[in-house]
Amino acid sequence: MRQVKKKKPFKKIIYEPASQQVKVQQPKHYNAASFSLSAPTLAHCPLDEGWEVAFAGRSNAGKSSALNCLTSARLARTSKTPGRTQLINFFSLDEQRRLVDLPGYGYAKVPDALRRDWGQHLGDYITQRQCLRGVVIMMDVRHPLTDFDLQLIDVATSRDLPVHILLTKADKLKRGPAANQLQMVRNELNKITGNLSVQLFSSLKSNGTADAWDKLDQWFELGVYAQSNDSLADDDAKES
Ligand SMILES: Nc1nc2c(ncn2[C@@H]2O[C@H](COP(=O)(O)OP(=O)(O)OP(=O)(O)O)[C@@H](O)[C@H]2O)c(=O)[nH]1
Ligand SMILES: [Mg+2]
Repeated sequence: MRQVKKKKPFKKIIYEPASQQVKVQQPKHYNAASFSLSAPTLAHCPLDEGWEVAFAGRSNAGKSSALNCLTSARLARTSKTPGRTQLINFFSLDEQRRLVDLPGYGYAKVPDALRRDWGQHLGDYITQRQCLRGVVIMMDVRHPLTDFDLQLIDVATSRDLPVHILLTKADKLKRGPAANQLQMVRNELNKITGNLSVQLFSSLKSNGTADAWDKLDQWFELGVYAQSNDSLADDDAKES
């Protein structure tokens, strides 16, 4: 008897969701970022006017890479050697708004005196800078929430500054473990009082840029968050 050949089942093709296929277009204000100046201490920083968002985190966490990724430029120097960024670097988006690349903390091989100096400048900047609108803290997704990170969160939230965490180098983990790390950090943040948020991020793959831009837009009042009346001008008016 002739055997009936079984039909081969259709191979199921799973497509990535559209959001992951389409490259997110960069908002033009971040494209326009340009290097402004490097300051060794708070006293050397630009006038404390306008609005700033600072990028902070442990040495080698990927701060400079994230900044470059979000501005599509090679503005900040990146390096395999931890401790590369030793100055406070300012990048202007426009006349009033700046992104700030802070020196990394917690790098053991830096001489004690230098490390104390960095800690001091970083602390001075976060605690005293009036134009600071929010702090983006970069943490390697594989080793988040170190004591240094928690101290920084504490300093920022005690000034009522919002903190947004980028769990960097997310490309180093598979999707499941990365999601677990994200949930673990979320759970820990829920125990802390303050305006805190967290997301996965990869500079290498440009993943997470849309959410990060959205947060920056909120803090800078840009894009859909733009105020009809210019609140920067309002701030100036209040002071005078
Ligand atoms: N795989 C991967 N590597 C990354 C990513 N982001 C940064 N790196 C690498 O991590 C290393 C450190 O990156 P940087 O951006 O220089 O880190 P940093 O936090 O600015 O370091 P310091 O200025 O020394 O404090 C470099 O070798 C980067 O190429 C990422 O998203 N994925
Ligand atoms: Mg750096």
